[in-house]
Amino acid sequence: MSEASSRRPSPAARKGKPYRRPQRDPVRILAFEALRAVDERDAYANLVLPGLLRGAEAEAAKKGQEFDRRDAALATELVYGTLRRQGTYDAVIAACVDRPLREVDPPVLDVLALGAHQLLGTRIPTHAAVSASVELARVVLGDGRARFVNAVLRRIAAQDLEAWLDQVAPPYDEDPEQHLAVVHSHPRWIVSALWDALGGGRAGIEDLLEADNERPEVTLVARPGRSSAEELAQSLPPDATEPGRWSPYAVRLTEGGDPAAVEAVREGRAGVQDEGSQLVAAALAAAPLEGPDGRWLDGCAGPGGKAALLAALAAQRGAVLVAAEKQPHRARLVARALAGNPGPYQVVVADGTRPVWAEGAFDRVLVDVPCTGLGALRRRPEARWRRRAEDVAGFAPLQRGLLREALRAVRVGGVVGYATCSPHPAETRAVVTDVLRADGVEAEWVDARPLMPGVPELGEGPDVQLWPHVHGTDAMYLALLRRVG
Ligand SMILES: C[S@@+](CC[C@H](N)C(=O)[O-])C[C@H]1O[C@@H](n2cnc3c(N)ncnc32)[C@H](O)[C@@H]1O
Repeated sequence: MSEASSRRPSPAARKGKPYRRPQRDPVRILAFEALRAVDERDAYANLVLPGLLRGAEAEAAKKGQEFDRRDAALATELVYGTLRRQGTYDAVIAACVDRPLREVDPPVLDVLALGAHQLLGTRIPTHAAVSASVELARVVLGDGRARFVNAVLRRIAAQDLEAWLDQVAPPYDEDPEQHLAVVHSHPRWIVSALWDALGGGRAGIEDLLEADNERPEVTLVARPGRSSAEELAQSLPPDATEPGRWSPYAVRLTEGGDPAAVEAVREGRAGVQDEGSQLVAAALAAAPLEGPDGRWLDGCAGPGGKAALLAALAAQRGAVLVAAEKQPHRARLVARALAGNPGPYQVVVADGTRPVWAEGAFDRVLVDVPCTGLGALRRRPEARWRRRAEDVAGFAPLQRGLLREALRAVRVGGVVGYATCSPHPAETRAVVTDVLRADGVEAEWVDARPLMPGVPELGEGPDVQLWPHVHGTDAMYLALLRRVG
């Protein structure tokens, strides 16, 4: 089907069928605008959506109409679902057009992908999915290209997702990675890297890839000394929360909802934080230590989630937390996250690879280093399509530099936590073993597994790797090291 042929007037138009204005559906228009922002301006869906939703509400109110919670939920699901499943939908769309996808205009592709998601990834009835997409195309692309959209979507609607996957994905036995890439909508290099990190057979990697395609629960952290998980849960409707699976500070918002509406979150006594991140901060704080324990450092603190939990735990022991962050605007976020902490803390704008602090100045140090984020793909639906395999090597010198300086910053006998939200072996254990092997301060591994009590399947140690499909957390990695010389 070519776009050009679809520009010919339809027989009805030639006979003079009266023109009908396209129907403006604010939900689909909003979803389209979000996809364009992600595509054109490299926007993050989770940052761009709230503004668009507020705009749609205001627009509806001006017209005396309502853009309600259900509209917002549908728009959000259309955007997130389309972005997550983009790899699968692109393969299906490619089978329905007569040219390479790179030659189809990006706005047309966005409308097609939104339509494909409604047809193959939601319970929206076929006729409604097609007609809503065609009306959207009429509004945002014009009548000519709307006819092209109509023809392509009708082809897509001819089969269900399973039949399409049989057609467009290579058989597993012939090419397992490409099969999984198409079926579970991940770039092939990410399938390969995650599989290397996870090990095992087909079932595990399929579960992991599917977990990346699910909407993560919103989890709150009750900052110790300022609130507790029980108090937080009691402040919310009884059926809206579940206790954390692993962290004693966690409360899961089972109904979703807006965390900013929670009073304790507004007051900074609680925050939004994945349980994996809570476990990492708590494990560093719990690592056994002999001698003084009064000075803690978070060397990569922005935006401040782990720093806020560490500062609260430090306050309970009369310790001070120094939270360092290279980017001034992110340091401001750290300052906001720490405001109201009951104990002493300091936020500094500093480059952790060129420290402004003296060697051996701290008893505990966390470096939660910049990384590819392959462990948090659930949260950033567009991230998997933006990352490149080369990015892994790009982070390597910084990750090594930050760990090296963290080991210098801690006193002999003190503990360093090296964390990433990526399970990629080149960002996790390879960094630690390289730094330990190089000349510099001497350090030994501390077994991190007993410091996450009750959490199963943490690996063979001494480091730990969490997994979305096993633990319901981001795929956080933690290595604990004690400086010995
Ligand atoms: C993975 S994030 C840390 C997340 C944080 N620990 C939390 O839980 O909210 C890494 C942070 O390190 C910062 N960063 C990057 N290079 C740095 C450097 N050389 N020194 C200090 N911070 C750096 C980034 O700006 C980013 O805010």
